[in-house]
Parts: sequence; structure tokens; C-alpha cells
Amino acid sequence: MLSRSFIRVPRLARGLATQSGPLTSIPATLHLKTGQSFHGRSFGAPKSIFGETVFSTSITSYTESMTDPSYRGQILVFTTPLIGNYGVPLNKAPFDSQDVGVILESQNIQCSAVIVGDVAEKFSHYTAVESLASWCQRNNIPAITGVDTRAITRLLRDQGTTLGRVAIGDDVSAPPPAAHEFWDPSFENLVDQVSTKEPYQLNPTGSVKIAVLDFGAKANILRSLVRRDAAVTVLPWNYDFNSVRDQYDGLFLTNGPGDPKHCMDAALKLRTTLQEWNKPVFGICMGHQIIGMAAGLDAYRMTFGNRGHNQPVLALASSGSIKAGRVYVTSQNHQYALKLEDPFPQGWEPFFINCNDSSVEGIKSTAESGKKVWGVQFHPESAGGPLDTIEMFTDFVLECKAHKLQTASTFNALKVAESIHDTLVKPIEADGVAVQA
Ligand SMILES: NC(=O)CC[C@H](N)C(=O)O
Repeated sequence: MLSRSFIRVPRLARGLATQSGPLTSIPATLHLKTGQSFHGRSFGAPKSIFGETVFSTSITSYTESMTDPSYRGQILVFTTPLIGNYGVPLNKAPFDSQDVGVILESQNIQCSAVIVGDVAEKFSHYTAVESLASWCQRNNIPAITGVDTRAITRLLRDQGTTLGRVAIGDDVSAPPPAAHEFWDPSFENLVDQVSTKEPYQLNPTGSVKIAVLDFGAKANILRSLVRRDAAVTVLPWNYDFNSVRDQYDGLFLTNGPGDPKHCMDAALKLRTTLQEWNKPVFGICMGHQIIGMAAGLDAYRMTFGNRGHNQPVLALASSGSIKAGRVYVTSQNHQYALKLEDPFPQGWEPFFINCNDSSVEGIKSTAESGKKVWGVQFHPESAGGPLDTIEMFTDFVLECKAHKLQTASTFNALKVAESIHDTLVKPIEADGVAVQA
């Protein structure tokens, strides 16, 4: 049964629940570097931009995707024809010292532009405070509606992710840019633009201390750790973790935008960590790619990547909540992947494989290595997407606690054992699902 608070419509939102967004009749065009142009209508900021054109097959969660820092520098094409029908919520978490301050995935829209088949002129949702159009306009993000996103997607699937130009208003009548004029975000270290500049803490009184290297963290990764009562310290992506590692019970590496090779420095530092430090390490997406590079694997650029909330992955090994031989449906957003090498580097094994394209979806340290290290290409925290693999966060926090227990004094061991019990038996609320009444 759904809890009452889940289904109740807040008084404030009721009046706002169904409204039209400010649409314009300004012309807008998407030019691809490969010569094709798609003409539609602007519904966002009256600003022309360059970017890398990618498509997402997600049916819902446009607000979470657009605020995911991994979309930095990208022109995001949604294959779902109608986008915007549930509007945009106020991106502010209720005051709570354990929370990360936002309800979406970061403070701002991170993609460079959005392209939709048909933007919803009316929106309706009890948390909505504005339309997709007004959100884009307020955040200076260009957006196009009225184009054949299916045709764009078919092109991108054939020719791969393609550089693009969104031309708005008067720029529409200008000739398309010459090939050398297209800006290529893959040459830039986008991680450096989105990572925190200073360390900060969340839930400092939590029962296990986890350091998070921030390559462009989605907020739901931080929430998923905090909800399991981890004391989280978020560090800049290139922080010298080895100089502070003894203070922590585990290390987490987040998602992040762009080519992982820009973060080779972090991968080399991590190699030292993995050689000299025996505590649990977990990485998601960019974090997984960094772990792979530290292990000696190579990362390559895929043709069009995987972006959507319906990617099936097969588990090749069992670990914690994950059972070998099962298929999990996952949320994904990536352009790069680790190469499947045979043999795998010593001490490592493939963990998951993608059922559609056989790309590497996860790696782990072998049982013989004596290490506890996992990397997954998909997003167990979803936001949006299915929660099939959310318990990987519980697995990680439990391993950190178990490690802490081994080294604790008798008095502290009792406290740690109690907190392990809590992690196992206390219901974890609000992982993105309705809480049982
Ligand atoms: N979501 C992510 O962390 C993406 C990782 C990397 N930027 C890629 O595109 O493959």
C-alpha cells in the first residue's frame, strides 16, 4: 500500500498542477557535422550553441537526465516523442542535514541543449512548479521541438555520436558551420569543470567513513550512501587521497562527463591506493572506468554509447546482492567503455556484460586477490531508471563496516556490529520507490 504522504497533493502545488509553458515561434535548427540539418521551433533560451549530439531512450526522468553532470557538453535528443508533460519540480531538498540540498541530480541543467519531438505545452504533476520550456529559458539552455527525433536517432546509431550546432532565431538563416568550426567536448577535461573545488562532508556522524572522489557526482549516489548511514567526505577528482586514506573505511568513485583518459592522473593515484590499501572500493560509470584503467585495462570510445533506462546486463559473478547468471535492467549514460581483454589483468575478472552489445558492464577484484573492489558501468542509483541493482550500495557499505569491525577495539567492535545490524534490518526508505505504509 502506498503511504498517505506519497499520494497526497500538497496544498501549494494544487493550483500549479496544470499549466501551459511559455512556447515561442522562433525557428531553430540542429545542424550535424555530417551535413544533415533538422528544422523545428525553439522553446528554450534564444542562444545558439555547439555540442556533441547524443540520444537517450529513457521514457521518463528528463529532469534527472538534464541535471546529471555526465551530460555536460552534450546536445541531448530524447527518443520518447512527448517530453515535458509532468513539468519541473522545485529543485530544493527540504532542510535536512543528511541531504545533498537538491532533489534533482545537481543544482543546474548540465546538458548544452535538448531536442524533443513534441514538447508538452501543458504539464501536470503535484510537485511541478514550472514547465520544461520556462526551466530551459531561465537556465539559458536552448531547446528545439517539432523535429523528427527518430530520424536523428537512426542517423546517430549508424554514424555514431556526432558533433552538432543548435542554431536559434536569426542564426537559422546562416549557412551551417564548416566542419572545422564544430566544438568537440571530448578534447576537454569536463570533469575538472563539474567536480567540487573543495572537500565537503555529508552526514558527518554516520557509522562508517567513506571518501568520495567527485568526477561529477549525481546527487542520488551521495544520497544512496548517506541513506545507509555513511559519513561521506566528497573530495575533488584529483585529490591526493593516498595522503588521507587512513582516515577512511572505504573509497567511492563517481560518474562524470567526457573521456576518462583526461583523468589518467586519478587512475595512476588509484593504482597506488589499490596496491597499498586493502579497504573496499566501489566505482560507478566514470568511476568504474578509472578503476579499470588503474587495473591496467584500456578504455575506448563506443559508436553511440548507451543512454537510457532499459539496458539489460548479465551478471557473470556473484557478489553480495548480485547473483551470477541473472539479468538486471539498468540505467545508463555513457560513451566510453572498458575493453574486454583476454586474459583480464591478474587479480581482476569481468563482473557484468551488456546483453545487447556485449560491452563490459562491470569488473571486480577476484576472491584470490584478497581485495574488495567493484566497478559498474551502469547506474545502480538510477534517478531515473530501475532499481534492480540498488542493493549494491548496501553491499558496499556493509563491506566497509565489516572491514572496520576487523580492526576495531572490543568496545568499538560492538558499536560497528550494531550498525551492521541496522544496515541489514532497517528498511531503507526513499531509494526512489514509494515507502510502504
Ligand atoms: N555517466 C558517466 O559517468 C559517463 C562516463 C564517461 N563520461 C562516458 O561517457 O563514458
